[in-house]
Amino acid sequence: MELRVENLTVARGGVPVLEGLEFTLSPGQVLILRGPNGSGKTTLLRTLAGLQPPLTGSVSADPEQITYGAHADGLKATLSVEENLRFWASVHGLADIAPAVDGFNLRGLLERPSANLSAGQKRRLGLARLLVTGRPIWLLDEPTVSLDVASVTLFADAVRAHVAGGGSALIATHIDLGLKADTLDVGPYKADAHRPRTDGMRDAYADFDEAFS
Ligand SMILES: Nc1ncnc2c1ncn2[C@@H]1O[C@H](COP(=O)(O)OP(=O)(O)OP(=O)(O)O)[C@@H](O)[C@H]1O
Repeated sequence: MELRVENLTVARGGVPVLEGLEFTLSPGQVLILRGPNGSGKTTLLRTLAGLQPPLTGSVSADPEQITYGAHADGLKATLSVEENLRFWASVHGLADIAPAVDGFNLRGLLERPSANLSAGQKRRLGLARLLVTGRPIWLLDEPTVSLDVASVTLFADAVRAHVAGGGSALIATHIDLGLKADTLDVGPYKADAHRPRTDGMRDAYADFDEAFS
C-alpha cells in the first residue's frame, strides 16, 4: 500500500511547523526523515499516523494500515514480555509471536514483567510489537534510542525483511542504519510560523493544548 502526501501542512500547538510537503512512500521503500531537533519530524509522523489533523493537504493511506512507533515504548508495565506481545498480536488478529521474539532477541526475557526491563530491552520489546501488527506501513520516531550496536543491527534486519515483503518504513533517525534508503529532509518545508494565515485555520487550532492530545 502506498502512502501519498499532498500539499501537507502540519502544526504543533496551533503553530504551523512544516508546510507544502509532497512525497510518496511506496511498498518496498525505506524513507529516512532528516532534520535538526525541533524541525517537525515527530509532528509530521503524528499527523501521518492520524493522531492529529493536518492544517492543509491530504494523506492517502488508511490509518489502519499504519503502525506508529513513538518516542515512548508504550508497554503495559505489569504484563510480562510474552503477555505484551500476545496482547498486541491478539489486537491485530495474529497468533504467532515467534518472529517478534526471535527478531528482537527476547527469548530469554519472556517471563519478565516489562516494568523490570532495562531501557534497551524495553525498546526492543516496543519494536518487536511492529512484527505482531501485520501492518504494511511503519512510521518510526527515533527507533534506535537506547539500543546497543547489536540491537540496532536486529532492528535494521527487521526493517529489511519488512520492506522485502512489500512493506514500507518512514523513519526519523539521526544515525546511519546501514539500510538502502531514500532521504526526506524536512528543512525545505519549514513553515513561516508568523505569516498571517488567510484560510481561518490558525484560529481553529490556536487554543489546542497538545499536552492533552
Ligand atoms: N506539545 C507541544 N505543544 C506545542 N509545541 C510543541 C509540542 N511538542 C513539540 N512542539 C514544538 O513543535 C516543533 C516541532 O517539534 P517536533 O517534536 O515535531 O520536532 P522533531 O523534529 O521531531 O524534533 P527532535 O529531533 O528533537 O525529536 C518544535 O518547535 C517543538 O518545540
